Amino acid sequence: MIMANKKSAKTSAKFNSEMFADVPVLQRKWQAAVRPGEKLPHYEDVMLGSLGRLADHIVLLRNVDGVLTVSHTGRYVQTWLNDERWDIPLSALPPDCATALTEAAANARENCRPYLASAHCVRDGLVRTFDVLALPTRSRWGGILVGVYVNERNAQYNLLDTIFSATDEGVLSLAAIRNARGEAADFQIVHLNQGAARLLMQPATDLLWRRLSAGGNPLAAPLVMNRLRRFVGSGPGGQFEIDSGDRCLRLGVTAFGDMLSLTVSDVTALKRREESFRLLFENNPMPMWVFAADTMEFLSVNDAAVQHYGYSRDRFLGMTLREIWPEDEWGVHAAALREIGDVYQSSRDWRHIRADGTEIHVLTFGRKVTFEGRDGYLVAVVDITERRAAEARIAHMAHHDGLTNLPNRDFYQERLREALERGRPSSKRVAVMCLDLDLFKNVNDSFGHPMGDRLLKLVAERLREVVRDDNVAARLGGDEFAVVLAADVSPNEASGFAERLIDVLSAPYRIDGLEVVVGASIGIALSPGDGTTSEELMRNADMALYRAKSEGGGVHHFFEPEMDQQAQKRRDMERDLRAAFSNGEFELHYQPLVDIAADRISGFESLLRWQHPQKGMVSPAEFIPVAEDIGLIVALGEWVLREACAEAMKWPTDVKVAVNLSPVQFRSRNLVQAVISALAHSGLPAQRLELEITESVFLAETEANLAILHQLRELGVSISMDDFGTGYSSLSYLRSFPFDKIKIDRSFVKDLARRSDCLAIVRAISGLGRSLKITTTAEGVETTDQLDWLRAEGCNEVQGFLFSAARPAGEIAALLSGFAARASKAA
Ligand SMILES: Nc1nc2c(ncn2[C@@H]2O[C@@H]3COP(=O)(O)O[C@H]4[C@@H](O)[C@H](n5cnc6c(=O)[nH]c(N)nc65)O[C@@H]4COP(=O)(O)O[C@H]3[C@H]2O)c(=O)[nH]1
Repeated sequence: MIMANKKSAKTSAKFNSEMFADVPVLQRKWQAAVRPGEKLPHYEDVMLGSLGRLADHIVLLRNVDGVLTVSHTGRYVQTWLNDERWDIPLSALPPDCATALTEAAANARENCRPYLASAHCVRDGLVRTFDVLALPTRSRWGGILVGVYVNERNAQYNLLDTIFSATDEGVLSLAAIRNARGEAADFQIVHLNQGAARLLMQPATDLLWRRLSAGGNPLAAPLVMNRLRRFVGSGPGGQFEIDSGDRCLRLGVTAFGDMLSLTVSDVTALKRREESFRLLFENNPMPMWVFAADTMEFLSVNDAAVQHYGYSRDRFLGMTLREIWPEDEWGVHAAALREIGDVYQSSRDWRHIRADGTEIHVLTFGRKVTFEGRDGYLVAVVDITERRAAEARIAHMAHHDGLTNLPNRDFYQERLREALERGRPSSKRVAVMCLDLDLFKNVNDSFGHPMGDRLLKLVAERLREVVRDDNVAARLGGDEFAVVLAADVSPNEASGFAERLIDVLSAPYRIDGLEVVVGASIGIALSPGDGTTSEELMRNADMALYRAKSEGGGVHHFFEPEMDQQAQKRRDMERDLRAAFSNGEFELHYQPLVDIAADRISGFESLLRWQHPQKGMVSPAEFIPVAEDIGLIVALGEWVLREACAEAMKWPTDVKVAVNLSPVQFRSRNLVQAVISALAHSGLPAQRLELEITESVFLAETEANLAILHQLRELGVSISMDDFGTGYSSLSYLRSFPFDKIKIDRSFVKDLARRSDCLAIVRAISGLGRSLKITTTAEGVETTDQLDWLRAEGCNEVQGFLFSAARPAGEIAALLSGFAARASKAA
């Protein structure tokens, strides 16, 4: 009790100030007793005779067979030890005394010096501290005797008061006051600490020994009194709270008969925190829960979790975490839980199962909490299912072709690289197939792009059906597809697969009630023989495809090293062609066109010549297709037009010039402008210019090309159909455009005399020309025989080595005058 405590503290302080000087006196006495040349004084010199009242405070210890033994105790010491016995070992004494005695005696003996230790003893709830001064001495019989002086040093203090005053919590004891009926009617405060006075907001002096019913503090409220009354005699106790709105006190009650021991703590901040936590938890739009750390049971779930997961709250609270984990993730989930620590943040996505069985992808954030007295974790869940799905869609789009949903070129190369990587250690062969649809362009041009797109989708479907497992089918672009056969394939197997693929893809497609037929060509490269990298294999398969296409399509071809050489040759030619144009290595030669009836040169066809610095003359049949492929033909064609027109200006005005046009020039959309500018620059009348086109101009973008032809015709230039009879449907072209001239291909002229079918064709074309009023020119006339036949069939014009091969511009004047002279001589 506070009052009692103060009194005892005063008394102890007086007693101790008197006694405290004994220690230095004894130390001096010991020192004085040490005889010169000796380490320890004689027992008799220190302990006998002059100790006086201090003798009551001495305990004498001696060593008996290695055990420190009490051989004599003074009266004070006997009270301290609560033991009057002599000749007992130290270990038989109360431990708090024995420990201090042992420590002091051992040190004194070891150092041969007095040693001062302290002993803290608790007696009747009071903590008392004693000086324990050990004085080592020499016994007359040779051994060491240790005289230990014991005396209380400090103020005593009450242990419970010390503990209670050190806590912020309030501690108080109430004694029940019973009424006449024996009921606990009121309480008297019989003990309290400062914490209780502070929390009850009344001075301790106003509370101690007062009745609660006197009022003035929160415990006096009738409701609180009632609850306290119920604890009296009703068992061990309990806990309740007093919330006055601005303050909340938590009361812990323990009942001992008519006594109540109360702990009071201010839990206002805690309650407010709990409230805001509850608010944050309950109303959070993010699914949240608390689960038990030991059993993984859900201890609490918020509304968002109930809604999001679809389990009712009751069901949720009867479940454990494991039930929302997919079985195949139990291991990783459980391992993550073991590592969870105080704060947890997902380092990966987790899958959770909802009540309807659907899976969601989530990130979880957790924190260790104590929830209703249990260790647990508060977890917040972020559902990222949509985000992951969107990411997956974007990744899919980045890797797949939008039209057919087949892997695209990048993804194909990635998969091919993986297949090569997998196969490398065991030298497995991987087949790379480049596939191109035959006649796809026709479908696109004839039926339009939407139809072409639908066809490509159907092709992709068939590819997917045939190309399975680890194999990959991809669309590289346009009508180009590619396949990887990843299993160790032999050339025979690859060949068989390619044949099957061609068969499957060549079967008719039904689109909008139409039956569409396309074929497929395949080029194959096999690792490691045809290459070890994806780039090498794809390049080589592409070369093999080129060969398959050039053989007419519908077939597959394996890569052969010689193709590589051809490709190299082709690359060389492309490079040389580009250089040739800027180096001025091209020139035009001119071949006369002879009017049969008038027996005169009616014009010249300009034919391009390339004088290669190393290879000499290169045939236009060889380099023009390459110039077309690399787009050089557009600039080259414009140059030819300008050059030919300028040259023709030097000729007699009734001599025309014919210029060949490539279908690629039509695509450039600049053709009409190029013709206008060539005519304008040279000053050549449009009527003296003939433009020769082949049927291929009508194979693509027919409408646009026809429009260009009409524009050219409107300029006044004439249009000739070259190589007539070698294409597909020549007659329909004649109907679609009013040509000025048809040039009969030299293949028909060549065998005119020997093959009746050639004669029939020449006859038919000449007849056609006559009736359509179109000039007919026969190409490649080499003999007078051929000339006679052509004249007889009514052909208007001829051209060929019989008259002259194509000659350089400088020789034209001579050609013209030579022909005129010959003609007049013949006449
Ligand atoms: N065996 C034989 N051949 C004869 C005879 N008379 C003429 N030739 C050849 O027949 C080809 C006629 O030209 P083309 O059919 O327009 O065929 C031309 C033409 O399609 C193309 N070409 C030539 N110059 C140009 C040009 O400036 N532009 C375009 N786009 N193509 C051109 O190159 C093709 C080949 O030209 P060349 O090699 O000069 O071959 C020329 C010519 O030299 C003959 O009696 N017997």
